[in-house]
Amino acid sequence: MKIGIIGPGAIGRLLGYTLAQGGHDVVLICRREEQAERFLQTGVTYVDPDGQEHHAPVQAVVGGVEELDGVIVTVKSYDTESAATQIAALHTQAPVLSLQNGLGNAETLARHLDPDRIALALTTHGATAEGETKVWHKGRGQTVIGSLVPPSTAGAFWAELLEECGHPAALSDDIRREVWSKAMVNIGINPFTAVLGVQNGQLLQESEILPLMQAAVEEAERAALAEGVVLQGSFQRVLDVCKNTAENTSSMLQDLQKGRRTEIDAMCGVIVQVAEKSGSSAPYNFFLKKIVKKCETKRSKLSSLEMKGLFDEFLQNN
Ligand SMILES: NC(=O)C1=CN([C@@H]2O[C@H](COP(=O)(O)OP(=O)(O)OC[C@H]3O[C@@H](n4cnc5c(N)ncnc54)[C@H](OP(=O)(O)O)[C@@H]3O)[C@@H](O)[C@H]2O)C=CC1
Ligand SMILES: CC(C)(CO)C(=O)C(=O)O
Repeated sequence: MKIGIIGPGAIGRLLGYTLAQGGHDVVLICRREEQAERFLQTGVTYVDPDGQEHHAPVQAVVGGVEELDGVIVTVKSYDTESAATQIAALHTQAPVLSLQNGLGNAETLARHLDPDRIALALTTHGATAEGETKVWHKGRGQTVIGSLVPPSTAGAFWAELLEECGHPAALSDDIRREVWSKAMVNIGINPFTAVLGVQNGQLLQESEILPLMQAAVEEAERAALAEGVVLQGSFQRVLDVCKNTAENTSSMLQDLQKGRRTEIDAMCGVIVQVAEKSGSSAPYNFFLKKIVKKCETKRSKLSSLEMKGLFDEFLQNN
């Protein structure tokens, strides 16, 4: 099959390598000419979790490509709109898979594309991009896939394709719930690690911060409920993930360390919007969004006492 991947960063390269190894024609859809040229010259370089380097040839283009059998979206959540517009212009009705974190990606894609074509995936694999064409597969994990609108066959199409290529993917009949559930974990961990500049496990030692994490997650659970998604026990899952990924530098902290924009809008930002839409408010998530945005521009970190102090001040004045 001929599969296009829009967003050839860490996850796009990981999937590109996996599908190419499985015998498929992979077309990486880039937004920079120089990157497309590098992929054409060298293919994708994949470094496995044991540090062994492998190569796979790929095609690469900037802009349009004809006759695709499927399209995978692996851009950051703030680029989903531009990816969706590009896919809509491809004049194909092929299935589309979003493998992204955050809330709102599916809704953005569905504004431009037939929802029956869309499947969503979540993964706990860890990948880091290096240079223009290399990806380090840092940790093996699990992938779950489901159709945005069951009983469409989009989810099964992608789960079977990846499975055949040696990337096991469980099929979910309620992927929307999985997306919200993962967002709870991201909301409970990412902004706090980012602002404090600590690894995930360190949050368990931060007695000033743990109640704020809990309040933000419970507020987000209420927003999920307003959207018809019933979630329970999310904060306990946050604590479990902190323990199980204790040495991880969260993606949001990595983004800040590299001076890049974060995905805070697709996490706390969506919670604030959903709360407002349902006539309520989400002050904890509002504050987290505001403070992470500040860190994006100022590139500074806070101590837990400073963060707690700012939180208290904010809550008193709002
Ligand atoms: N990395 C990981 O381990 C995991 C990531 N995720 C999620 O997967 C998603 C992707 O993450 P990740 O791969 O790490 O991100 P990266 O930043 O490494 O990759 C995103 C890529 O998208 C490209 N891009 C953006 N807009 C377009 C466009 N319109 N056309 C073509 N390319 C475009 C960027 O190009 P440019 O280089 O020009 O900026 C960049 O190469 C995120 O939502 C993330 O949260 C989920 C689980 C694990
Ligand atoms: C689960 C967690 C918090 C692991 O680091 C993650 O998904 C991220 O860093 O974005």
